[in-house]
Amino acid sequence: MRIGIAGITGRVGQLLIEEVRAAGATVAGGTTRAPEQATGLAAEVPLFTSMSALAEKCDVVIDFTHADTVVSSARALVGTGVAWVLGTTGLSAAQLGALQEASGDMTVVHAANFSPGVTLVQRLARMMGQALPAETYDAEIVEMHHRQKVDAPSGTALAIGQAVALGRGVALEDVRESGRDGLTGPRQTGAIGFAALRGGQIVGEHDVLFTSADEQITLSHRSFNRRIYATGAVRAALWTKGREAGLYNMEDVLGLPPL
Ligand SMILES: NC(=O)C1=CN([C@@H]2O[C@H](COP(=O)(O)OP(=O)(O)OC[C@H]3O[C@@H](n4cnc5c(N)ncnc54)[C@H](OP(=O)(O)O)[C@@H]3O)[C@@H](O)[C@H]2O)C=CC1
Ligand SMILES: O=C(O)C1=N[C@H](C(=O)O)C[C@H](O)C1
Repeated sequence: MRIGIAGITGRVGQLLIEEVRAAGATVAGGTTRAPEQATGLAAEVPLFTSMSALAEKCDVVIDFTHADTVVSSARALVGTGVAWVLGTTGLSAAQLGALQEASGDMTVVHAANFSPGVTLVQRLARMMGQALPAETYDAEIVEMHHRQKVDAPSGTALAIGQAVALGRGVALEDVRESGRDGLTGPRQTGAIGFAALRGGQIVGEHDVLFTSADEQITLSHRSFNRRIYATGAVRAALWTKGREAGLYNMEDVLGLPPL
């Protein structure tokens, strides 16, 4: 399989080069906005400045870049027959809409977190949302990441929040409470709260807390190394082979039974 890497100079992009090769696939090339600054890399893999040029060389693109690229990448990939494994977070409603539309014509795997462990945390969070009444159990999600991260709350925190909301049969937008500050008033019953911490080089930490007057249950996940994202994304890329058009997630890739 020929795999292209969008964002090949990035923190995850660089690990993807190693993990694609370790999986026995070929790195068909990568995108960067500044190939002249990546001369070492250019000696190793073909570099392109556009998604269209990369798409001509591969069967699947793994994309860890920036939310601003999503709409143009969707346009570039539709109709090419290339599958898209997208890890980028911080997508707006319009960008998510472009992804959804593109998936009518192509195979897309989108996950805010390609770690199998986080995928299971999402599943457990949904089950807890279903089992623990919102009137009694306050759900709060706390995440911490490195100082370079540009979006908050993290895509993973939002995906976990979506899972809790799904379990509770509510829309996350209707119950989300982010970044409390000042005279906020008491906590709203049924709210799903988010707190985002930033510092140093923390790879990724997520805690989901369900707290009642009588007990507290916490689900905790710690990523020790970004490689877990790269291996998960490569696994998703290999899984796309022969898959029909549609929007898939990491639960599909892991083959978890539907809830
Ligand atoms: N789903 C998952 O499992 C994970 C998702 N992520 C997400 O993946 C994305 C990338 O993360 P990470 O590798 O840490 O980020 P980096 O900033 O290290 O890498 C992103 C790369 O994207 C390229 N890029 C292309 N367009 C833009 C743009 N408009 N603005 C900024 N950069 C751009 C840059 O390369 P150049 O300058 O060469 O063009 C950059 O090197 C983030 O959204 C992050 O949240 C991160 C880890 C795991
Ligand atoms: O930017 C990161 O680093 C990460 N981003 C993803 C997110 O926003 O959830 C996944 C992981 O937490 C690391």
